[in-house]
Amino acid sequence: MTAETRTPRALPELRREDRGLPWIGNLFVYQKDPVAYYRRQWARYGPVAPSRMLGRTTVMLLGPDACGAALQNRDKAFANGPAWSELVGPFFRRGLMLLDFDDHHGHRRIMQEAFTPQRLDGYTRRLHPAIAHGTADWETGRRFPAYRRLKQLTLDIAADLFMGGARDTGAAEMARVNRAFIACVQAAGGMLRADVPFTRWGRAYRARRVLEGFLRHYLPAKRATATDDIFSVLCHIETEDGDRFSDDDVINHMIFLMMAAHDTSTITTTAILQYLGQHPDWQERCRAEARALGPAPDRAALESLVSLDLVMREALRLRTPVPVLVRYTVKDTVVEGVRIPADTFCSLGLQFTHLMEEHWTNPMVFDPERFGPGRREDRSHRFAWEPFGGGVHKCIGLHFAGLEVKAIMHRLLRGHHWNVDPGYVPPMDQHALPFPKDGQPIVLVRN
Ligand code: HEM
Repeated sequence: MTAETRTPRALPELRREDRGLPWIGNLFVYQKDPVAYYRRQWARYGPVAPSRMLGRTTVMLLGPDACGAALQNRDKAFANGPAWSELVGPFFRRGLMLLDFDDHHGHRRIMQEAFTPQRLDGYTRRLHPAIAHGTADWETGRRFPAYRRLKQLTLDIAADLFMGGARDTGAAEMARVNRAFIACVQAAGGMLRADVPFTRWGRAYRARRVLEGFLRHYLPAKRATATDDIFSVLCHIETEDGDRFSDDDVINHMIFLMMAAHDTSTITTTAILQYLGQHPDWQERCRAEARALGPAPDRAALESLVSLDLVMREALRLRTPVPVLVRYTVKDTVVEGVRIPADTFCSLGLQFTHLMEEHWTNPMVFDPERFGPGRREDRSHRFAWEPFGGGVHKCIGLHFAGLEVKAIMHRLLRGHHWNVDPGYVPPMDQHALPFPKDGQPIVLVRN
């Protein structure tokens, strides 16, 4: 008898000692150490584990089989919109990730046109001057705040590649826009989910208005002239059937895209800086490859940086920028033999899978070679390594992300050396996407 033909089991009952605080449930336990929490739930309940957060029972899908089932979503039981909206909905409304089924398919077909190989070539050409400009005034020293500077750099890159340069916007206004993005992303960790002043959600409501005003100001110019920044591309792309984005679609997708591109790439480059700073042998290996290329390599050349690619994969495994995905069941479904009723909020533990001993040798150790041709540990299971998700919602910007991260690292490797105390463990803020609360200081030296 296969798992599918067996009578499904009911979701395990949450033990009394696992219920957490009244109403808050296990939110603080999760935020303190998500992986420890996932490991405990896995050990006690298996791949489909109950949890309690913010007044209701949720389901944690743990391990590549359970996560893979939700990502593949064969019976169309898992929806994105109602789940992500609970966390960031009002601020990223109608972003691609929050759309579902036919609606999502229609928008994704149009947006795909913004990520063709030809478009990626164009974005790569813009990346190098934007990175050169954004790093020109980087100070060196013993406590260079890597995370903060990289966050500013990816925002500067976004202003150029996404906006085509926000020419009418001064530095103070751009800083306000940066704060607005942060406020929207930070809303995910808010407990009071309403437009109330001085709360995370209250700040995010105001921030959304700042972002809309900023983008609407530039919209007519972008519609008028086709250029190779993403804002203009979104205004002009159309499918073979002539489907195009409306003005509102462009604004909604831009806000989501800039957020999706900005924080995830920052987290990845920050993690790479940490690991290369702690592993000088890998730093030298990556530097040798970067030096073998010219100062502004094209897409194919960036993609040929083999060692950097292994390091990037390992960083995405160890510090998964989106550690958890969320889904909402729109009908009853069965995962790993366990029945999940309709209207259940589910979380998919991507970071947990990336650290499972069942799939990775010494999972907590930095070992990029595990992705090399001789080992390919990521192939231990189809869903063993999924930092970009899977199924129809798989990250549409994953190739762009790889290019951006590699272009930044290519420049830093050629122009700088750095080191990080081998014993340094960044104190992580896990309220929304994970980031080092101390700004991740490194010792940075110009070559
Ligand atoms: C290292 C960098 C990145 C990581 C780790 C990452 C991760 C992810 C993940 C896990 C998802 C799936 C969400 C879900 O299934 O609910 C996703 C979706 C998405 N990402 Fe990324 N992302 C990255 C960079 C980017 C960049 C640079 C862009 C845009 C230029 C982007 C745009 C998107 C969009 C639009 C979606 C929604 C796709 C859909 O629902 O069809 N991401 N990303």
